[in-house]
Amino acid sequence: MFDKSKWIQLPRNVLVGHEVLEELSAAVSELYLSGRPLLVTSPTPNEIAGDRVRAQFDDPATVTISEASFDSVERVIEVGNEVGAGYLVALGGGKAIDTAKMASDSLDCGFISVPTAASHDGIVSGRSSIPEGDTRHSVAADPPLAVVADTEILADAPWELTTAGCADIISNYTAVKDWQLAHRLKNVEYSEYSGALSQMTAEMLVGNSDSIKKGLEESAWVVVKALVSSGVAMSIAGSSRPASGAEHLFSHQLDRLVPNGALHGHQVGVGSIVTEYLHSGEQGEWRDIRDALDTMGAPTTAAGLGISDETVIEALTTAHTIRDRYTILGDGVSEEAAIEAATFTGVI
Ligand SMILES: NC(=O)c1ccc[n+]([C@@H]2O[C@H](COP(=O)([O-])OP(=O)(O)OC[C@H]3O[C@@H](n4cnc5c(N)ncnc54)[C@H](O)[C@@H]3O)[C@@H](O)[C@H]2O)c1
Ligand SMILES: O=P(O)(O)OC[C@@H](O)CO
Ligand SMILES: [Zn+2]
Repeated sequence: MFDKSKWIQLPRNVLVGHEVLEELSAAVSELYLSGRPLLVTSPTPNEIAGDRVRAQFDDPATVTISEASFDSVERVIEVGNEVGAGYLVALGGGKAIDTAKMASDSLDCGFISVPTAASHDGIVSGRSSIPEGDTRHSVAADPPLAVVADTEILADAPWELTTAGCADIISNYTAVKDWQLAHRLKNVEYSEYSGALSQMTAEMLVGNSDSIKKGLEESAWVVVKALVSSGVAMSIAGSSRPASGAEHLFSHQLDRLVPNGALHGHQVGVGSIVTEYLHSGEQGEWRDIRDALDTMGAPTTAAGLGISDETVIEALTTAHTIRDRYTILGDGVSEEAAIEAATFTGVI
């Protein structure tokens, strides 16, 4: 097996638009993929678009997973070997797509991402986060060979999934600040191209926040393009650094403290408000982040996440311990500083 850690791996084709789902088989043939397709999906996405996917292939197999876990990955590998899958088609949100991402590696085949929700950048990136023990952050994986993002389906998805995807992008703003800080203080390798692309993606979305409207296909198109851009930034960097800083450590810690709590994007969005305050203080741009999230209807407070103030403070003061990734949290934010930041920004 090659060491692909220095490769910049990107999807070959990204189809975004109204009813592009009908072009899925064309996208597959353009990739010279052969063999039997295995559709990896979860119950609701399968109801929504499973038949439209299966109708485009001669003899597709389907495996439905209900949770993102290594058991699900093993199940997909088992079925993939049983049916002799030539490639995987992941239809759904992050659960189905991450599971297919991991299984395709073991099956030594490629996968196509067909997101039914624009809920975070994992739907297009080369990162996969299947919970394993205490670990909640992503690991490197091959990105999809192609992404087929049907904006009609995405625009019909629950609005909270789209605002979660927006918040995941907006959080790139503080992620890049943490990456630059780690570069300055810890000599962490930094990519100007990747950092600039990620920061621009977040700033463009913040700048467009009032045009991101529920049910609008145009909005789904804008969000997907931003998620793709974030995935490209991570591929250039060869890590999730351009899109994951202290706000993500905070979210991963919340995932451990409150399993099945709020959506990933919503958690990192609230985290970004606080970490921007920790970076730049009262006059920082934490209000811009908060207002952009609020404009879209994404949570901006602990209450909005359905998580207690105490848990938010516990996550902020312990998040630095969960990953070897230097951020504004440094070697640990004091409880006093965490309470001050969360209170001043209205998060608690
Ligand atoms: N790879 C990464 O970088 C990354 C980043 C963040 C989260 N994740 C992982 O992704 C998962 C969370 O992603 P998610 O929130 O998309 O999860 P998900 O796939 O569970 O989707 C969320 C819910 O929305 C439903 N849904 C999806 N599309 C729909 C549609 N069009 N209409 C109605 N309902 C729809 C799903 O059935 C599910 O119940 C977790 O497993 C998390 O660990 C990965
Ligand atoms: O590596 P992590 O922290 O899981 O980040 C991946 C993705 O959530 C970035 O938006
Ligand atoms: Zn994220």
